[in-house]
Amino acid sequence: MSQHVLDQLFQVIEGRKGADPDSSYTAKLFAKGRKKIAQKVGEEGLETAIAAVAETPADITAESADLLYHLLVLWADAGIDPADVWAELARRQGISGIAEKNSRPK
Ligand SMILES: N=c1c2ncn([C@@H]3O[C@H](COP(=O)(O)OP(=O)(O)OP(=O)(O)O)[C@@H](O)[C@H]3O)c2ncn1[C@@H]1O[C@H](COP(=O)(O)O)[C@@H](O)[C@H]1O
Repeated sequence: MSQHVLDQLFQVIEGRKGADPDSSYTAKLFAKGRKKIAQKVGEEGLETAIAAVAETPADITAESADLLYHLLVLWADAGIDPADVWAELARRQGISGIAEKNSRPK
């Protein structure tokens, strides 16, 4: 099976660790550190939400791509393997979000 675009992008992002911040935006984010990366994830999430209520489908698509890119940078910085996120999503398949919430300890 061909590799998912998010896995391909994650490899590119990993390869930017230690690269020149003047020629790579990803390297610039790594150089600025976790707080800056987390801030960008928050900003892009908010921009996606705003696009969802006030902008066009093309804007939602573009903001979603920005959000996913910055989330992958966050995972790379935090040592999170995307495969673990995919596995967690797969584990949840078939479990209703409402049933899961109701099963939590009160
Ligand atoms: N997918 C992306 C991607 N999406 C968004 N961005 C960048 O994210 C930035 C977001 O813009 P903003 O205005 O919010 O941020 P900013 O004003 O530049 O930053 P701050 O002032 O907030 O620090 C822009 O510079 C975009 O170009 C991305 N930069 C890189 N990629 C991918 O990462 C690969 C490697 O990129 P480099 O590391 O730059 O070589 C690229 O080939 C792409 O595949």
